[in-house]
Amino acid sequence: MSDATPFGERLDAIFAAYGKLCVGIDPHASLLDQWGLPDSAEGVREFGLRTVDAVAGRAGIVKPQVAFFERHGAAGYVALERVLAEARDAGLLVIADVKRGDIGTSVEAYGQAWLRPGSGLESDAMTISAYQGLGSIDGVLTAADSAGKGVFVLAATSNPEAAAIQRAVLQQSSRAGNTVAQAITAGVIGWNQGRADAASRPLGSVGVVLGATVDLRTSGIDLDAEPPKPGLPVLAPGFGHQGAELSDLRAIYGSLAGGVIVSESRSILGAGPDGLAEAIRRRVNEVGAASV
Ligand SMILES: O=c1ccn([C@@H]2O[C@H](COP(=O)(O)O)[C@@H](O)[C@H]2O)c(=O)[nH]1
Repeated sequence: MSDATPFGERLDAIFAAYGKLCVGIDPHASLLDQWGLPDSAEGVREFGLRTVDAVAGRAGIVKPQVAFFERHGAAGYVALERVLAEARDAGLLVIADVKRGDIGTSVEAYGQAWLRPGSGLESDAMTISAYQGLGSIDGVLTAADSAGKGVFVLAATSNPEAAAIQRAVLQQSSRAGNTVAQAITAGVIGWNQGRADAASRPLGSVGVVLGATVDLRTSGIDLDAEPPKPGLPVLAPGFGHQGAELSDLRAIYGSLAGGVIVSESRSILGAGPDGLAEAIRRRVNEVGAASV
């Protein structure tokens, strides 16, 4: 499958081949120490490469947390470029967790950094924030779609302090009365449905971040409606270290469960370095049993 194939189709193929586990690449200082690696650019590069090696052939998706590479400045970015390239060469789908957002022209430049084919930081998808309005991300969504790339828009994030803002109710716009999280989710579903060949796509190329620790109904997300067509990719952090249980996956996500990508970092990386491959193998099976 070529890189220009829509991201949603590539994600669907990965789901079929490897299931729905995404392994986060988060080289926390404590994990580097546990793995016997220095807290330096070399350390995060080695951590990332060993993780890629353990994931390849066992699971299909990785999510490097860019903050942990950025801690090491320019050398950290060089390390990250190497990890991204090795992951993509190994056939893994790479979601860069960068959470960028700004006025439209600037967010488009972020899109060029992370999603433009040939860029040093090229990834398959990136996370972005629509805090400056859904219109501010239009340009990056269009550019991503033409390059076969994906975008995940923060909607209801897994951290408890997010609810006060993300459950706030809109006063203006065509979505007045919706919560922020609901309006973003509806906007993304609508964007996917507006693509020319939307009806024939299994999954849209734009998804949302809906944390597994969140009561999504209280956030205004409709979990009882028919699943959208194309399906909505849902990047779901919050399982594992943050406390959400895989056995609750269907209850947490309701009719959106089919598009859920279970993203875990510390709960898996903590088994490394020696037990990492086995931890991934085991979690892939557990996610498979819990998913729809
Ligand atoms: O709502 C969100 C969005 C992103 N994250 C990121 O996911 C991982 C979670 O790591 P764990 O070790 O599995 O808790 C981390 O990189 C976060 O920045 C999130 O947690 N919640």
